[in-house]
Amino acid sequence: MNKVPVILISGFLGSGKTTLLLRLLAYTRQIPLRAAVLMNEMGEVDVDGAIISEEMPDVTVEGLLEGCICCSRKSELAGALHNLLSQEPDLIFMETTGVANPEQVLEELRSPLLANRLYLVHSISVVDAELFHEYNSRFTADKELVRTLHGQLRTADFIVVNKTDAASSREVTKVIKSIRKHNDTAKLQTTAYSRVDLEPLLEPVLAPLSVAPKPKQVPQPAPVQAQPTDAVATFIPTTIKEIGRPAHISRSTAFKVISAHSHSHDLHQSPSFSRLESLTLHQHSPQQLEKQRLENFLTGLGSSLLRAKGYCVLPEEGTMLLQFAGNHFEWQPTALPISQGYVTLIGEELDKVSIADQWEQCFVSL
Ligand SMILES: Nc1nc2c(ncn2[C@@H]2O[C@H](COP(=O)(O)OP(=O)(O)OP(=O)(O)O)[C@@H](O)[C@H]2O)c(=O)[nH]1
Repeated sequence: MNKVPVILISGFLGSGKTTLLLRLLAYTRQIPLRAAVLMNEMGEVDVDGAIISEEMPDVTVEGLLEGCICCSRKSELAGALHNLLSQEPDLIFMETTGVANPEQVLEELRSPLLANRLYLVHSISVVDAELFHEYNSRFTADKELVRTLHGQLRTADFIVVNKTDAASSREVTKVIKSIRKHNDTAKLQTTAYSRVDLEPLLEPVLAPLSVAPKPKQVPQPAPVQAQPTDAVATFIPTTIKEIGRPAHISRSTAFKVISAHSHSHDLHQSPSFSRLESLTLHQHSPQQLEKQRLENFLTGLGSSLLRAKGYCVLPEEGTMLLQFAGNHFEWQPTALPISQGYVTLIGEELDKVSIADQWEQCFVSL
């Protein structure tokens, strides 16, 4: 039986992993190769999986949610990969959560059960050039997280220094110098919006299949850009399954907190992070969410909030994909049939009571 190539994508929260994955999927679709995706999310809802379903509806996405495939979800990794293998893909992409340590994932891929069916082509690490040093100094006290951040660099054979548009060239040089202390052999490319040279990256996948590289002009997915506030979402009838509040979340539940500790299934497996937690806020119709109030609420959480993403149903704009990373907001219209919006927050020492209260304040009273 032919082994299926795997490309692992890791990197801290908001660094640009999904942006890179979308580019890789656009490239492989052109060849064409049948790609499948294992998406690991810290939150209870698969936001990144939904983004991929919208951009690449033909790609099979297997989601492992509410924990990391390096620790609390590790025991489910083999099963999820076997589900994907049953679809007979030419290539599997795995995107870890931003706080997953790829060292543990690679160890799992080397286990006989998986090593007989898969082989690793690349371990890619995406680094946020703007926030790399800030995160490193901020998390020095969190031993697990430091080990994870270093693991993301150590295991990579290809490092993408992304978000160079948001960092000075002096900062980018410093980031590269710091990266090289952990890994001085990986190929490294600096870029913005994860625009890396895809052809050499995929060459080891194409060569054994005797497939020619893609034509030079591949339509790349447009990077998500901030939308003007009067942007109107277009709704396209689609067969994509409805993505909204998961059935198991009751309407009265304002949110559910997920942390490494509460979800560690394997007590002998140390978590890849300790102080970070994730919670998902749900929008209950007919409440009307006000965009500006939501932005004020999220920025008001200050440095305790590291990342937010989700889909919001807005009274004027329609349904929008919200991305908040590195203090930057991006709103993008979506055609996904989202029935009820949700926003996943990932942060440190999140004050749940206050957050629940502030979330309620984001709605216009009817
Ligand atoms: N300014 C800027 N924004 C970027 C760049 N690359 C990605 N982004 C934006 O950063 C946000 C996060 O990007 P993602 O690709 O979702 O990052 P991720 O690593 O998958 O994030 P997690 O879901 O937290 O793991 C999105 O709003 C992107 O559009 C870049 O090079 N520059």
